Amino acid sequence: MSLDPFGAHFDDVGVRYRASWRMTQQGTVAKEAGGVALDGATCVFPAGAITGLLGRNGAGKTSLLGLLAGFRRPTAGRVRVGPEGQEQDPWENPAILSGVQLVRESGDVMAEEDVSTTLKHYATMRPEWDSDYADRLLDLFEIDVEKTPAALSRGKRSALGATIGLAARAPLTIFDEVYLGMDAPTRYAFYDELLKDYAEHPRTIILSSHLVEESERLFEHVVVVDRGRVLLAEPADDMRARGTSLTGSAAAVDHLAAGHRVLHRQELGPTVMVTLEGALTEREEAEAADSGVQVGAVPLQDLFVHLTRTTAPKETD
Ligand SMILES: Nc1ncnc2c1ncn2[C@@H]1O[C@H](COP(=O)(O)OP(=O)(O)OP(=O)(O)O)[C@@H](O)[C@H]1O
Repeated sequence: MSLDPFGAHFDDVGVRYRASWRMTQQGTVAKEAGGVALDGATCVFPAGAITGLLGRNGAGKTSLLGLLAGFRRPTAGRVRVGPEGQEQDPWENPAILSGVQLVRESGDVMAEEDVSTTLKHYATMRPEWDSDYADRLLDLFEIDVEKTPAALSRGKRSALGATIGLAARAPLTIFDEVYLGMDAPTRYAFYDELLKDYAEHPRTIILSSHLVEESERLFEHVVVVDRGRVLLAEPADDMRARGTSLTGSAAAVDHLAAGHRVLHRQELGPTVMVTLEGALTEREEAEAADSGVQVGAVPLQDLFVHLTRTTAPKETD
């Protein structure tokens, strides 16, 4: 039996961190500034879809995902998670949280025990855990289960996180930048595996990223956050339709682009490529065809950069 996919609803959600104190390596006490991580965030992560959660460094992605996994409560607004029509507050709610698997780059593993001990732990925690599938993924990613997670390379630790996230088959599966430590072949193996297993075992998947280019093919839906606010939450194709790319001779492209807002312009010898906001009219499309200008979709990465460019990040890491 597999559980129905969980959706997640954010209504006017705020997260404000209080100032705190921490011990420095020199043994002195330092004050950690508080601040607003989310402010009036309203969006839906649809049940049974793969959603890309996009945002620059410090935008609020991890804070938002921590709410779904019950790590903290919002300081304002309401978060609800669960099967469609039965969403509940996840906070201290075991019925909901047993169906939410958040995979973070930090791992959430037993660092001092061998990998197989961590896997046994997840097998008891996650009702839908598939041990055979976990074994296949461990082979695919060449992870030695007799090592401790601390003895694995950073990339192998990320792959262990991916293994846990996939084999848990949780109705809400969240990957928070989990693939950052992986090399390119491993990341592509992870993306392929995710799509294959999602097709066979439908569930809700959220992938947070600021590396949009290579993961955008996975997204059916996108949520873009910027400085704690939701800039947009919509099907990925609607976001793609927010822009048009034109490639051709400079004269023809610039003529078509006149009257449109140009988001980006690039010259490649005699060829010019521009990204416009919005779509061409039918007349302009005919004109483009006549003048040999290629009209195409805009990669999500370009739109993401454009949408979030006007504001400087609060901080970088
Ligand atoms: N424990 C904390 N105490 C104080 N401020 C925090 C804490 N955690 C996050 N913040 C602040 O909240 C804001 C959002 O951080 P968050 O980690 O949610 O962003 P993010 O989008 O996941 O960033 P990144 O892509 O860099 O991981 C940042 O300004 C950050 O400094």
